[in-house]
Amino acid sequence: MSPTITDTGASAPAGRHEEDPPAKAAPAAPVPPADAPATLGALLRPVRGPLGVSAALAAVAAFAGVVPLICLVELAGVLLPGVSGGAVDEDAAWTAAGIAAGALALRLVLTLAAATVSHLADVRLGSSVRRSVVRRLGRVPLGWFTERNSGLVKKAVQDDVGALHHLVAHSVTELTTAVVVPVTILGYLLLTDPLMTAVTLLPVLAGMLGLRIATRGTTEKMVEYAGSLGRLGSVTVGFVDGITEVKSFGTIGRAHRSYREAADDFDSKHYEWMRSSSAGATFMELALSPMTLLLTTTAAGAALLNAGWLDGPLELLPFIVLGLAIPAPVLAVGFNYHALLAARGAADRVRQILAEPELSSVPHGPRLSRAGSTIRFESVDFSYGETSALRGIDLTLAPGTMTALVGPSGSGKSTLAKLLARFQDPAGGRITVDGTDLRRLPFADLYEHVGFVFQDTTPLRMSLRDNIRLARPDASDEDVLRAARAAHVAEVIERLPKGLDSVVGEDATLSGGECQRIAIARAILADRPVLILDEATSAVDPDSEASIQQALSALAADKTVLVVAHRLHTVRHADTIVVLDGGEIAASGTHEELLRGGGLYPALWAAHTGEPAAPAASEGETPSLPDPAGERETDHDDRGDRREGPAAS
Ligand SMILES: Nc1ncnc2c1ncn2[C@@H]1O[C@H](COP(=O)(O)OP(=O)(O)OP(=O)(O)O)[C@@H](O)[C@H]1O
Repeated sequence: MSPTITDTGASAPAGRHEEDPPAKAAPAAPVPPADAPATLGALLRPVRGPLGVSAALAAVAAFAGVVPLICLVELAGVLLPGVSGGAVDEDAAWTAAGIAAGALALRLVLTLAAATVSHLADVRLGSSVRRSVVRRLGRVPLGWFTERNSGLVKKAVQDDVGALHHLVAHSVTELTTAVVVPVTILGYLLLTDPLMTAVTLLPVLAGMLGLRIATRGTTEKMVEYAGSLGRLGSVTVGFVDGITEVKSFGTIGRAHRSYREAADDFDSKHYEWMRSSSAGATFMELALSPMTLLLTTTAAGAALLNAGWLDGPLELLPFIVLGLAIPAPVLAVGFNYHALLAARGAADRVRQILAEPELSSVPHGPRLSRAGSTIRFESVDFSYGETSALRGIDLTLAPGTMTALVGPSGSGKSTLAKLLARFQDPAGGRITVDGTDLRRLPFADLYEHVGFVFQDTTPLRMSLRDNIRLARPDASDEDVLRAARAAHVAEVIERLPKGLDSVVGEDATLSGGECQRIAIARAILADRPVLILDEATSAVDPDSEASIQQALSALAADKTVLVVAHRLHTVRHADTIVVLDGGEIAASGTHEELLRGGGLYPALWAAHTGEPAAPAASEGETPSLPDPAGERETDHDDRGDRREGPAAS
């Protein structure tokens, strides 16, 4: 990958940051990698040599496979005069038999060698492509994954790479055999009798016409079929992911509709594909069947014998014996044509992934201080395709403060937080950490500096210990357990027979809240100077939430914290509350200032609490991360009951 921004910060002393002048901060759009294979040939380049060797071996093997049949014909010519009373040339007979046996053995050895070489090439290509795909997926914007579900990613990484198998391991040898066998046979037959050769060729030509009909327009149909298969896979994953909702509402609602539509679409595309090729395929099979070939050669041969064109029935033998050997390799290509097309389609999709634009990065950047950092959003714009999500965001997050993002659903809160974690880059403007554009920081440095806990968090399939110390692999068990205790997940770990060694998904099945607490423990242990919390305790029960918020408050004390808040009470004491509306900052200030200021925030607060807003009498309180326990008490004291409404999101 070639960085698009030059590294100019290597000489900056640690802890000091030269401000990037805004002029230098031209947005670096994700760039398509220069090494992406542009064609199928380029994708196969790493195994071009072995494939050439395999094709050469297959060609000699195919030729050697025809030789025994020619020997059989020659042997008949030597032996049959003996039957009719003439002297048998035993030497010639033994020579023919010997050559046939030798050719047969050679064919076996070379076929095995060709298959071995092509399969080794397949293994090599599969592993190199898989590595390239995984490397590329490691560099595409994190937002790429949120736009695709795991079904599509799995299809790309596993199924499509697997589908290359036929292309590499079988197609080259099959196609070589399908050319060499007929050409060798026809060459020999032409030397024997051109007219009978033409007759023998008729069913073969008819078979190839059938193949042409069977494959006409198949490429488009195949592409449609593969697309509908991909959609069905992705809808199925979504269906399974949301099985609870489907089961609860599916029978009375339309939960199954998208699945049914995808399944129907798949059925119809599959049917179309099969229908368009079945007539031609049947015709091909019929034309190339042994019965058709036998009938054609014997009927035409009999007519030519009667007409005196052939001297005797023995002259028919080469056409019957060798003619019957022509269809098999041609039919093999016909039968496997779909697999070949599927492999080509998969190769195209793999190429597309390898050409996915990746976020630009630099190998070295200015060293960031571990002390609190100032984050600035400067005129930041961002769109998802045509959908504008953020416009003209100017925002400063000061060290040691907590900034909360609130606003109606779809107002851009999560998008703004994810830009700071570089899930995507802004389309306009820039985000700086202590004056350095995020795009001028190596990814490793950025994630050393910025930690996050998002709403949907899934622990990795590894031990709980490794899950928690993901960012600090050398952390001791004592440190891991301290973080686990602070995140109120230690008792869950201690209950498990294998404790910290429990592998998620095998020894431990965690609830949503437990997963969230593992993520919080990880963030506590990672101890990053900048912390993004996207409703980090949404799946935690109220009692744990109170204690975890206390832990997070302690953690956040000297950090720069950005909190996405869907429940307003959790951020009431934030230093600054930023109200987003339709992708723009509608207002910002403390809770009290915003309540006094009128507009959207009091309305959100009123909807959240169920009561008309009034400025809270907590001016002068030390800002800290929310303390829901305290909040609840206050809320109960102030208003009696609290309604946990969906007001803010
Ligand atoms: N992956 C995506 N592709 C297309 N549009 C998106 C995507 N993610 C978000 N959006 C759109 O961008 C806008 C901002 O979404 P975002 O999730 O940032 O809002 P939010 O305030 O966090 O919403 P919520 O409170 O419901 O989580 C919305 O209009 C949303 O529909």
